[in-house]
Amino acid sequence: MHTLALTAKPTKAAGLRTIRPAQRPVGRAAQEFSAAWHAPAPVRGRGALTAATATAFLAAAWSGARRRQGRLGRCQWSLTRAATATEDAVQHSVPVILLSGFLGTGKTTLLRHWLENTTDRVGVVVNDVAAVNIDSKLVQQESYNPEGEVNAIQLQNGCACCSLGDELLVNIHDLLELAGGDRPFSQIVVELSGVAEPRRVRENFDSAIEQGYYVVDGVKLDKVVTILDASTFCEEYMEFARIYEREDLQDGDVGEMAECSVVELLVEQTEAADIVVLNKTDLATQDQVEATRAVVKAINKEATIIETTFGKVTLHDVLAAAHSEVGKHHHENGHDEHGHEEHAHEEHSHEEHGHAGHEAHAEHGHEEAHSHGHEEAHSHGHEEDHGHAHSHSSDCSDPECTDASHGHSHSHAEDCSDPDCTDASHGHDHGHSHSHGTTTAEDRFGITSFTYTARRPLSEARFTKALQKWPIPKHSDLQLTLTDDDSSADHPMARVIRSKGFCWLESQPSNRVYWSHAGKDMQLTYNGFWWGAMSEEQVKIMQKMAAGEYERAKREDWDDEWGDRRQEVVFIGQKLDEAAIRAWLDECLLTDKEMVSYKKKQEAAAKDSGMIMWPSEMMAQDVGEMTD
Ligand SMILES: Nc1nc2c(ncn2[C@@H]2O[C@H](COP(=O)(O)OP(=O)(O)OP(=O)(O)O)[C@@H](O)[C@H]2O)c(=O)[nH]1
Repeated sequence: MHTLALTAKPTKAAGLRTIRPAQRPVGRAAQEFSAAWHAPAPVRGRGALTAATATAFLAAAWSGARRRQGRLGRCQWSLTRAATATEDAVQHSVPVILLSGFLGTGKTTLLRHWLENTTDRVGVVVNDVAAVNIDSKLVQQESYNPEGEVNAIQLQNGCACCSLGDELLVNIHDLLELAGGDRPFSQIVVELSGVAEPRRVRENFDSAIEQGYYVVDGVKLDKVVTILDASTFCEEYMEFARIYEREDLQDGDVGEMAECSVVELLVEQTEAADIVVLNKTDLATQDQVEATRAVVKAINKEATIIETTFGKVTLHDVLAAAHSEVGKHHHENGHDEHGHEEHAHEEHSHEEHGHAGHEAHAEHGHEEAHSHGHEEAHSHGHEEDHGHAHSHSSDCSDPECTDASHGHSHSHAEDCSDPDCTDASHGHDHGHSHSHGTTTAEDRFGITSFTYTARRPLSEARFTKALQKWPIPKHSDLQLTLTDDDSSADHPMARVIRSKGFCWLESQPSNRVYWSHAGKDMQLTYNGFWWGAMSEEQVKIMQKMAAGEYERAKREDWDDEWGDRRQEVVFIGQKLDEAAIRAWLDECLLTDKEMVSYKKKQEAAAKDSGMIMWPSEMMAQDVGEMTD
């Protein structure tokens, strides 16, 4: 008999329900991660950059990055429709917060913390690099929405462009239209993919507002929050320093963009930030934290810096910190800047914050804080209602250009003009094709992704052995023995920057396991139950907590034999050896012979127990209440 453990209550505060761009309800779930995130002891000695040396080479390095940036054709667009929005309307619009940060720095962790610790209604747009939007599934799983309000939307197709073009704006517009409920959003948070460039997104936003493009009616871009991994940031900069020290790479076309691409993205994401969250301070030495602060200051003097572990700072505190900095800017510099509104958050924080104080900057250089250049811009033709199309391209400089072949097509169903239509078959799905040339993560940064899927469990013995050969620290809540005895530097996972997804382990037939690896750290944690492992009665009970999520799983993740039990892990990295990674995991799957006995065991267990046990008293009480 297999006993399942739900160790956390569903989150009610978030009140989140997620929809797809196609406007079909996707549902929500009530399960939270069943185990507290495992916080390993600080790792010392990684990243040799010190605060004293950081600033000196950065100034030079950053100018090198700017030179390269100038050489790159970038995706930019503007809109030709006559302005209709007044400044007044913009001021009363819902503030949009862009949450940026490199792969695996902790964006989803921070977002989940924000949602769990607010009673405000926060809208969410989730984007992810890979075709499978794992982040969105995580956000949905921890959401709970008794009122049936739509609070979240996910960008489809794993769009990894630098700016997301118009797709993001259209999705925010859709979210506002479909939101329902009586309460307006206090903010809309957009979790950008790890390779997105917030400056480009900001430029698109500003451009759309300036032009009075209807999709930005009712919203305004408020803040860019960039989250950095304090334990690896400096190490990435050391890579940059090595390139900088090579004179042959300074002039002319470097050509090896992929070699310094991670740094370039980090710089761009840091520069665009109003607030920088230094996360993972538990994994960083004091020197690393100080050096990271020095680097951030060198890149972006104006940003407010907040330190956290596991993103434990509320959205309210983040915004308050930025606003107090803005007050300081006003006072010291006499600037009338940004036009921030105060946000009313009476009850915002439900737990202690594990973060240090907010950085107050003595120097406030306002030069080149956020450039909103509209060079390279060109036009987009927009028809009202559902029939409009946009196009743009990185290298098109014709302001009158409406040539769809220049890169980005974005089409709405032509045959539906009902603004209240929720029929997905009417094609509200914002199908788009990207041929941005230098603007995709793959072309610009050499970063690609693929999703490993399988419908068999992983053998615990072989999986454990395989993990041992992967030379990075690994942590597990599953009582697996994970030592690094046999590790090899040529491991196919060495080029993987980020991997994440859901695993099905032989030894955990009913528990969904979440695999999360970012840079130099890997964790396996419990992530609730597989729907496919529940009895009918249990499914009914769980559906009351997570209405819609079961239907979503049936629609998207289902297999006739095993339900939603599966391997679904996204791998993101530079110059990935996909075949080798697939082979590495295939080796761990149960063989045909092993599957026969596994099936027998599962059938016997199902007969034996009949129903999954609810081991926690707290959960038993919750389930009891729901069945009354
Ligand atoms: N030790 C430690 N781990 C953390 C911290 N914050 C997040 N993590 C872990 O880092 C991993 C990545 O976190 P996510 O929140 O998924 O990162 P992300 O930026 O959303 O990742 P992508 O969307 O894939 O770019 C997860 O395993 C988290 O549990 C932290 O402060 N300390």
